[in-house]
Amino acid sequence: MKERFDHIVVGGGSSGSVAAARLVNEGRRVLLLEGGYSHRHPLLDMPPGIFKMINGSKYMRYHQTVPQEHLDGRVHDIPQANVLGGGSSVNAQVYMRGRPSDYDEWHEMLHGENDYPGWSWADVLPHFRTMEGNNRLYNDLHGADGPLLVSDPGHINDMSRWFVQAVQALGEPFNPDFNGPKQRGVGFYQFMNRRGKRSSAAYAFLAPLADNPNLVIRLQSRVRRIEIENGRAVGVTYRDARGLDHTVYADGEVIVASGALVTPQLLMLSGIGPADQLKEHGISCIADLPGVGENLIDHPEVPLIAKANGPYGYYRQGVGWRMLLNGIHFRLFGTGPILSAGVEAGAFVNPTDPDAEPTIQAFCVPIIYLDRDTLGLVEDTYGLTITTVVVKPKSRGYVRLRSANPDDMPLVSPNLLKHPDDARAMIDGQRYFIRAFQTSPLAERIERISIPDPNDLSDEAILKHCRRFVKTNYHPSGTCRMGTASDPMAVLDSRLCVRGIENLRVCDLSAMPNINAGNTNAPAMMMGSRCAELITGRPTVSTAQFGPRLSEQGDMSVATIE
Ligand SMILES: Cc1cc2nc3c(=O)[nH]c(=O)nc-3n(C[C@H](O)[C@H](O)[C@H](O)COP(=O)(O)OP(=O)(O)OC[C@H]3O[C@@H](n4cnc5c(N)ncnc54)[C@H](O)[C@@H]3O)c2cc1C
Repeated sequence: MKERFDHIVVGGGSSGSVAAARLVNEGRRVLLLEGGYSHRHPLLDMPPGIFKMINGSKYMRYHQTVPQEHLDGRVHDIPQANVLGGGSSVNAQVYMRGRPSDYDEWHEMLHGENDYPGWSWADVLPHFRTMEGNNRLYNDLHGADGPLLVSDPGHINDMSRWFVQAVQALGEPFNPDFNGPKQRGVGFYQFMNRRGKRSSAAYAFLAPLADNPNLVIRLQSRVRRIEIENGRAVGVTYRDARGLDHTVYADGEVIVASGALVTPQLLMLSGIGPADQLKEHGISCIADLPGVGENLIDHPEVPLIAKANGPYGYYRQGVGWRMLLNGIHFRLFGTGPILSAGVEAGAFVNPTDPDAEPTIQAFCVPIIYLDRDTLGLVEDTYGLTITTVVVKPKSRGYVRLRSANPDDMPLVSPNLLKHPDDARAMIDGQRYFIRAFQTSPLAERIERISIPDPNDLSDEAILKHCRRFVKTNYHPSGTCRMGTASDPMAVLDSRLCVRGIENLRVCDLSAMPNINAGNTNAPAMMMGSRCAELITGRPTVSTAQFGPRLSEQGDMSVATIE
């Protein structure tokens, strides 16, 4: 007998989990298929765990870019989540929405034939606010009762404080709330956790539904194809952990939320995408949508690294006896470095026109952050990394099929910094934050700047450094973007529906017409919520629409996993 649900959600990440939870709270029976593993692991729960995973873990899938010609052929990794909760289970937990103009821009871009696309800041704010359980801020912009627990950093390293003071000395205002009325300034981020425990989409939105039989979650269930009959999505085929294939059916809509690198691949494998590319791989085309996989947008980040002149920062706090001590300290007092995701402070600045909207976001990481690019080049010792990120990049890349085999990762080309305006903004951002290292009270703690070479800060030298070290800020987006009916590259309409196919929506970051200025997890959750709102037709007015809130101390299991 055919197994049927009201809805099938493909991908239990930040957006998919929220969409599923809201639909279940509206009485729908939902199957959530997640390709990755359970989110229940101590390393995922605690904030610094990300550093143990970023370079190799089963909870991540590591996409590799195709050689990037404009970066002298460099190949870099783009890690993506492989776990229930998606990015929200593995990310650095920084809580950021971007700025109102990001969403007003979408609303404008989507006008066309639509009277009211419904993506302005006024439209999306209720989603952010009702979801949010902030423990400091409560006002027109912030909610205090929502299931997503948002808090100030549980621990602040002195390096982070000196960074915040140095940037103030450079003329930037202290900003107590980057999600407040103004984005500009320097300050401490807020995080999606509470008392050292991650508030992922799995914990915040799925766990409270543990006893609700309308939510069925299957892990290690990787969807290989969307089943389409007579132009209508009717179900999906997935492969389980034993390697067996199953086809399941939806009476209502199928919602794809596999992330911006996999969602376009899945559409193409199902016959939705550029006809010529599908033909090349022997896939018959059901809907010729040339925009599928195009318009890949990501935030480029480039590190600045300095060696400290004393034992400052988090160097070696996560290994050996210090790790043990930190663990005991946390158990006994509930405080200490274990409460830090390794980044506490940051800034949004416009180096060339301070009063205009910020062009650069900075993260202050109180260690010398060594990855595949910097390992062996920079001394492994006490120090500080500042990464600069272009918040509104103009570069665009693509995701294409490597083959017609769903087990193959897609070809990914993000083209970071390819657009000259992005390169210009990054050079200005790097030069600005080099000055932070040279400004009191940070300057007194710095022995020397390791990269880039502080003795040659010409545009050419900084650009060379940027090309050598640029990598993803982990925010791939835009690969199945919404657009107007007259836009040939639009994949979705402004209601997140796939053009030319009935019963099929996409609600992850692929749908973004342009990237928001800042981190992308809260926006992904907003999109999942907006998707459920569009399906049910029930406006977002109350925290209760996200279901019961999990006790902050309680059991955080997800019981309905099969
Ligand atoms: C290392 C890292 C650090 C980050 N730090 C931050 C941060 O501090 N703050 C912030 O706001 N954002 C951060 N982000 C970004 C943010 O987490 C993501 O943008 C967000 O989670 C994207 O949500 P999504 O729903 O679009 O995709 P995802 O959350 O990635 O969800 C996609 C889900 O689909 C699953 N899946 C994939 N293919 C299939 C398939 N074929 N079948 C079934 N399931 C499938 C995946 O396993 C995953 O669970 C970070 C991301 C990473 C990776």
